[in-house]
Amino acid sequence: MKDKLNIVIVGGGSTWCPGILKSLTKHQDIFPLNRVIMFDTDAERQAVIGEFGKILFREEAPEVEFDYTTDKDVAYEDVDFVLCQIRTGGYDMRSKDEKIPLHMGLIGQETVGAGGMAYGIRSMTDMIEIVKDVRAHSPKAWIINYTNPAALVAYGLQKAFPKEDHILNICDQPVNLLRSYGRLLGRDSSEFEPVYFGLNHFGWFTHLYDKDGVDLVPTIKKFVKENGFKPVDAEQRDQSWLDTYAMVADMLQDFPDYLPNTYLQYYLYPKYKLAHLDPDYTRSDEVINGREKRVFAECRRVAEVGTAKDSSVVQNDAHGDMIVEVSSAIYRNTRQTFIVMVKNDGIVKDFPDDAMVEVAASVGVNGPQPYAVGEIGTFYHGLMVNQYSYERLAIEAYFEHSYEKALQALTLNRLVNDAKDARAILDKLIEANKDYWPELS
Ligand SMILES: NC(=O)c1ccc[n+]([C@@H]2O[C@H](COP(=O)([O-])OP(=O)(O)OC[C@H]3O[C@@H](n4cnc5c(N)ncnc54)[C@H](O)[C@@H]3O)[C@@H](O)[C@H]2O)c1
Ligand SMILES: O=P(O)(O)OC[C@H]1O[C@H](O[C@H]2[C@H](O)[C@@H](O)[C@@H](O)O[C@@H]2CO)[C@H](O)[C@@H](O)[C@@H]1O
Ligand SMILES: [Mn+2]
Repeated sequence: MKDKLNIVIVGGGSTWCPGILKSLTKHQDIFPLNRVIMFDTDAERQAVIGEFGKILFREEAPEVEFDYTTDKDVAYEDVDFVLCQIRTGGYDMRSKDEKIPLHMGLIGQETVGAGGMAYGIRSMTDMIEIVKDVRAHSPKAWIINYTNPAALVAYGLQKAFPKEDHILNICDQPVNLLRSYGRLLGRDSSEFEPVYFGLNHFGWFTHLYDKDGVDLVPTIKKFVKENGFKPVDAEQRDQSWLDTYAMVADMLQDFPDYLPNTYLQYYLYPKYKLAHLDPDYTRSDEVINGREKRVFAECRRVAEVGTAKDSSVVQNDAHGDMIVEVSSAIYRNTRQTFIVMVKNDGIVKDFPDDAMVEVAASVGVNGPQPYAVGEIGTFYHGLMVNQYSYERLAIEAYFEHSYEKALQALTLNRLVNDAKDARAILDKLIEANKDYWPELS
């Protein structure tokens, strides 16, 4: 590997991009940089973050070449790591993913339920194009992907590029949960060794060992049952995220085996969530009126005053830190443990080999080497088989342009379930996504 790396951030106009830029400047000791380029299809949106980036790099890492572009040939040439997080259709389409199902009395969300399927099918065409474009310029670059719904994207990319061994799909929710456990225990979460299994946004911590090999899960469970649960950055969170974390106490009350991923709230308590969600003001509205406004206003302010020294644009470092630390572990072959998505291939017993499971893995120069999970209980196995089957059918619907498979996928989805509801919502999603989905027949 080179002494200094060339990086491209795909989705340079993302609200999470400033956090990645900041993390890149701060981790140069473990991830040395020669060049950082941002790439986005929306020039105007990206320019705001790009101008912030210019100032940040001038102040924090002046030796690094920094720029932003909408030209693929410039972005992808001679690149070592591609850090990817795009949103096909933007927040307008996210809003539809949430509101169309809710108006029918069903849960829809960025990565969950019928909305999650709509977004997954939208993401696939762009993600496949990105991989092909990268490979045309940089055959060996590592592609580290955050793009959601990561479960569907990971499964779809594996089907589209079965020989690829340099794509790694990641999610920052497990690491945020680890940091949140660290906060409640008053301990440094970077010392924790997690044991985790599931699908993306659909998993559980079974153990969490400290440096002395003591499992902290029983203490965390007891604490959460008695005191509730808050995210590590509770003071900066919108109400919907505080409500989400609070549901972990309910999940532990009903299913005390393991510590659940927060997204399981939708699958386990759909009636409760439906009763507490407003179909006319959803998470996308919160983001549009909150994080998006704040990030873009702050980047514009930095550009105006000409310094990023006192900038508060990044409120939670976990997202930026994870993608940079995973990349560094590959570059330096550190074999640190991260929770990432990998092909099952026997990790979870009696589970399909081609499923993209989310588990703890040691990450080094050859990518993730997952730790075995083995047998899981009937309840968890049943939930996962159902979810995997939905994911697989949704992706097959995309590749085969199959209405029938899309209908099967939605009917299997725990948050739809009824075949007549599935057909009605599928027809609405087809109409709403006509500029993005392949024609299903
Ligand atoms: N895996 C995770 O845990 C995790 C965590 C946070 C965010 N995300 C994902 O990251 C993505 C970005 O989220 P956001 O809220 O910042 O969205 P955003 O809309 O603010 O940013 C997405 C950017 O991607 C750009 N884009 C769209 N299509 C593109 C393409 N084909 N090529 C290049 N750029 C393209 C858009 O123009 C936009 O600037 C989403 O998919 C989100 O779900 C994932
Ligand atoms: O609703 P959003 O856009 O705020 O977030 C959706 C994402 O939620 C998870 O990300 C967490 C993330 O784990 C954490 O780093 C932190 O900064 O907050 C995010 C939520 O605000 C989830 O893992 C992602 O997949 C979602 O896109
Ligand atoms: Mn995630």
